[in-house]
Amino acid sequence: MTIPLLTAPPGSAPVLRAVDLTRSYGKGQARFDALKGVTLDVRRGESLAIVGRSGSGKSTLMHLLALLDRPDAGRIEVDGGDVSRAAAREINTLRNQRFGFVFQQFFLTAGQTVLENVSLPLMIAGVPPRERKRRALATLDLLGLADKAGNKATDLSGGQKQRVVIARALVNEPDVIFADEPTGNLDTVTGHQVEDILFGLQRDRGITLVVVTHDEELAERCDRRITIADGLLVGRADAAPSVVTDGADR
Ligand SMILES: Nc1ncnc2c1ncn2[C@@H]1O[C@H](COP(=O)(O)OP(=O)(O)OP(=O)(O)O)[C@@H](O)[C@H]1O
Repeated sequence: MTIPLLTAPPGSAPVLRAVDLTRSYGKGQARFDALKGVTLDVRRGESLAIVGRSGSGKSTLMHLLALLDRPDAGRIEVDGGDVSRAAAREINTLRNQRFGFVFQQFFLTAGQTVLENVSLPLMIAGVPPRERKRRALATLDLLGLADKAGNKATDLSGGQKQRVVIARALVNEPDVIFADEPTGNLDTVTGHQVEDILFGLQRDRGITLVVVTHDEELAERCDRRITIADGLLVGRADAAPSVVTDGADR
């Protein structure tokens, strides 16, 4: 299906652009300004770490970039196309076709099998059952989980669950994977395996990775990092040498 929102040919614009995003929660005296004007490009094929203290606004920013939430002001562009005023239906289609999600809490559906969980994005996209099964099994195979296809999603180890989540994120062949503390619930060894899978997907398939993390080692592995503090972008750095600018290009 063609997405009418995409106005620029792929490659000519950053895959994602955020311009002066603001987002507050609550009203009146209870209002909290979680993002106070963040401008940022996500380059096609890069891995970008979003770091900062707890409560600084990282997840809020990621949710806006991933079109899971709308900003109060500012805009998001996908491939140069402004999606700010797009209808919810268009946004849902765009998200389903272009983005995959890997969250710390897994968000697997407990009563369903591994295969059903991985098939979900394909079901949403309207892929017919037989094709759904074929693609879901192929993706599980890629992640070494083909033999677990019939298991209940809850009957797995933490590392296996996160691999199922990655399979679900991958099954629609997304351009961007958003990962929010993807290794937060895993032991160190399993966490490294999951990281290796994610960076392998970036390297081998050109998938853009946007990673929210407190894990310094994981952030170090990314091509670039941005730091959020009190709802503002305060620094950004490329992997090496580690030079931090003071929000100069905001
Ligand atoms: N639904 C909400 N209602 C009210 N306040 C919220 C809501 N969601 C987030 N906040 C507040 O907005 C601020 C930013 O939250 P956010 O989840 O983006 O932070 P974070 O940097 O991802 O934190 P953490 O690292 O702890 O996950 C926090 O102070 C948080 O309490």
